Amino acid sequence: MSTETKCNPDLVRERAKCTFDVNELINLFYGSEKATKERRHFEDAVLAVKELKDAIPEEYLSHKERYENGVRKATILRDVYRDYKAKHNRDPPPNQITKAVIKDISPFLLHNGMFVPTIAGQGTPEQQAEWLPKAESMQIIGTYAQTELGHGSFIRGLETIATYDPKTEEFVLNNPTLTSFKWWPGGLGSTVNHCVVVAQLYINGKSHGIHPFIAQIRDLDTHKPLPGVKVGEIGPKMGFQTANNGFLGFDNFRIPRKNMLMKNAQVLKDGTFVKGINEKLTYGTMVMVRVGIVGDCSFYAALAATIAVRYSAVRHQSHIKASEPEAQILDYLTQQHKLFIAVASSHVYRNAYLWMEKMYTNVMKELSQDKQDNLPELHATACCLKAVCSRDAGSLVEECRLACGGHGYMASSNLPLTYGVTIAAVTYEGERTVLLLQTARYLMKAWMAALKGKVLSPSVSYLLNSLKESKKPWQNTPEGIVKGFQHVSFGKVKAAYETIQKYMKQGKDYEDAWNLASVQLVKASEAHSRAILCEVSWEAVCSSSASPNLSRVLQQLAQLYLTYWTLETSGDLLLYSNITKDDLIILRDKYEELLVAIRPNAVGLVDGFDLRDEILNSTLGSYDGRVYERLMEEALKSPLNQETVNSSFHKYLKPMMEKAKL
Ligand SMILES: CCCCCCCCCCCCCCCCCCCCCCC/C=C/C(=O)SCCNC(=O)CCNC(=O)[C@H](O)C(C)(C)COP(=O)(O)OP(=O)(O)OC[C@H]1O[C@@H](n2cnc3c(N)ncnc32)[C@H](O)[C@@H]1OP(=O)(O)O
Ligand SMILES: Cc1cc2nc3c(=O)[nH]c(=O)nc-3n(C[C@H](O)[C@H](O)[C@H](O)COP(=O)(O)OP(=O)(O)OC[C@H]3O[C@@H](n4cnc5c(N)ncnc54)[C@H](O)[C@@H]3O)c2cc1C
Repeated sequence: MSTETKCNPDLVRERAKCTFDVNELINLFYGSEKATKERRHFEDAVLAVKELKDAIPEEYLSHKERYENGVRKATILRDVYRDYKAKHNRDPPPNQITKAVIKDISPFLLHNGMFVPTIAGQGTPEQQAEWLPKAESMQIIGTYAQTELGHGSFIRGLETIATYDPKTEEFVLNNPTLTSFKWWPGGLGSTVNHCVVVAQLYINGKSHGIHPFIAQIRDLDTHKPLPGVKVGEIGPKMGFQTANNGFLGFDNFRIPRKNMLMKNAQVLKDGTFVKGINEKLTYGTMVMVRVGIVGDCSFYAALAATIAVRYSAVRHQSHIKASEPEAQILDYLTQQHKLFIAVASSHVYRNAYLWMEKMYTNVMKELSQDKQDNLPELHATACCLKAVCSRDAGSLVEECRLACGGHGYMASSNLPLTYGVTIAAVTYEGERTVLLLQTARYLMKAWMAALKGKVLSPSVSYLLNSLKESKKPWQNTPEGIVKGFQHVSFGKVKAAYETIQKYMKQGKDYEDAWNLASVQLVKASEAHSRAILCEVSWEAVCSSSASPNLSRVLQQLAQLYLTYWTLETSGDLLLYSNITKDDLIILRDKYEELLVAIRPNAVGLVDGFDLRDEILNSTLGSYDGRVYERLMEEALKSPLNQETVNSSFHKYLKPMMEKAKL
């Protein structure tokens, strides 16, 4: 980090006010002092590579140049990872330094994030032995090609066909329609030479559902598409410009039988189909990534909050009191209301991620022992937390951007790009509504089990408790609020269930009744997620090993999250819990007190995310607060500022002005 001496004096004052040890927070957030050291050490190693620095901001590059620069940097970054592993005999620690290098999304994201994990999770030991060393060492580059032009959410409806030919022991891949073309996979456009293709398996004319296959699509030497492969890039998007998303179609393209990933289901040489123990295990990579996205949401909220809080400490505008100098905008309570929830939410998502990571690891261990009992709970929880955290994180980033006024609209603030990238997670890896409806299926089952008095899985056991105990008087404590959110979820689950029953009594079949109740079902899932987020984050704060000074501030943040959402969803609480109008007034006052209490620590709290200037990549958010200098420095990099008079003056403006004289 830069030294205090060069800092904007407002930030120096803010840091002097902080009531806790920022380093303690950093170590707690990232796990330990050792983890912080290792992460910083690795970040240093990456940032020391001169070739990774961009000469001009990426926004000035063409679409093609931007991609090529992305690939260039991704390959250098990959060498740094390899060298670290060779030297330390382990992978680099979790870090976000890719953001400092690629800025947008790496064309290798899908290789590392889904291609390799799918081989590891869906391949037999022999298949892993064949593909993993090549993929991990980047001898081959891959992606995860599932979504098609016509189908993304409903994957059973995918149209890519893999027909088994027992004579040659091969699968024949075909995309018979335009809508069957793969569309979206990252890296597919011009980067990868392999992919996991999710296709409908046909043997002797019989369909056996969707399965993953490995297909080599480009020649390893020339990089030309292999015969029978039509592949390309899908064009500019809201973000993800360097992710190199692509399309792909096959025309009678043959792959060997061993290229079907057969850890779950198998196709024997003679064409016998051997079903897996659970066909949904084929969806395993998506579950893992959904868990990871909750962690990503923590990062994006932290990044936007760091930029906006530091900027708000430096920015002065208007007066709170006419007799005083212009106020730091961070002193306006409305600004604190916009920003502190982003700081608090980042901690909530982080704790939820750690909690989900544990659940994921346990279930994976159980699955390796053929125990599947807890898979539905994992799937349901990953779906709803991914859905709710990504939408909330997107809104928080946008709120942080808006909170920076006009400068937040500048690309150089890095907030527009961050919004584009964050909001994408609402759609990818399972569209929000679709995933919330998956959780709703689970909640309806849990509800029916609760009605029968059966024991429920831990994450939904509150439904049974709420059913058994009559509603107790509302308590304005964090524990009371957590209970309140559980009552809301309970009430919404019950109401959605009863709505389905009502429609069925009117003669509708279950599917139609489900559709008619689906707005309520989605809201029930959201309420369930909120109850989990509140409970998990409050428990994490209460059981943390933080010193009293830090603990006090972390509790304030967690309470801010609870109170914010109580006030945001007060209508639901009034409907489904015993909260009263008076309680809400007390909580409104409490919320304002929390904003005021957190205010002196605001800068310390975002410093506690330990995001370097290179990761923030923002004129508004750097550690030293030299906002105006940086805005001007960046503006001067515009190609339009490299010449005094642009040629368009002579070509268009002057002729226009002269014509106007006639
Ligand atoms: C070494 C060990 C270390 C361990 C450490 C542990 C770490 C863990 C954490 C890991 C973090 C890692 C970080 C990774 C992050 C990296 C990020 C990089 C990648 C970023 C990617 C960005 C690019 C985007 C890529 C994509 O978008 S890929 C395409 C994604 N597509 C989708 O998500 C499609 C969405 N649709 C679906 O999933 C399905 O169609 C559906 C679930 C909506 C419906 O499926 P289907 O129709 O088949 O099912 P039904 O509705 O009929 O339901 C039937 C029953 O099946 C259950 N079900 C469904 N899915 C699953 C599942 N996945 N698992 C289990 N069960 C499932 C339903 O619940 C139904 O059950 P029921 O009948 O009992 O009700
Ligand atoms: C940036 C980005 C990167 C991506 N990367 C990849 C990748 O690498 N590999 C890959 O395979 N895919 C990738 N995808 C595709 C992504 O997984 C899909 O876009 C996503 O799963 C949503 O599917 P869809 O586009 O078909 O949306 P749709 O399902 O068409 O959704 C459109 C609307 O229909 C609604 N809807 C659909 N079904 C239902 C239902 N059953 N009930 C109620 N409402 C419904 C949705 O709620 C939504 O409002 C990527 C997408 C993006 C945006």
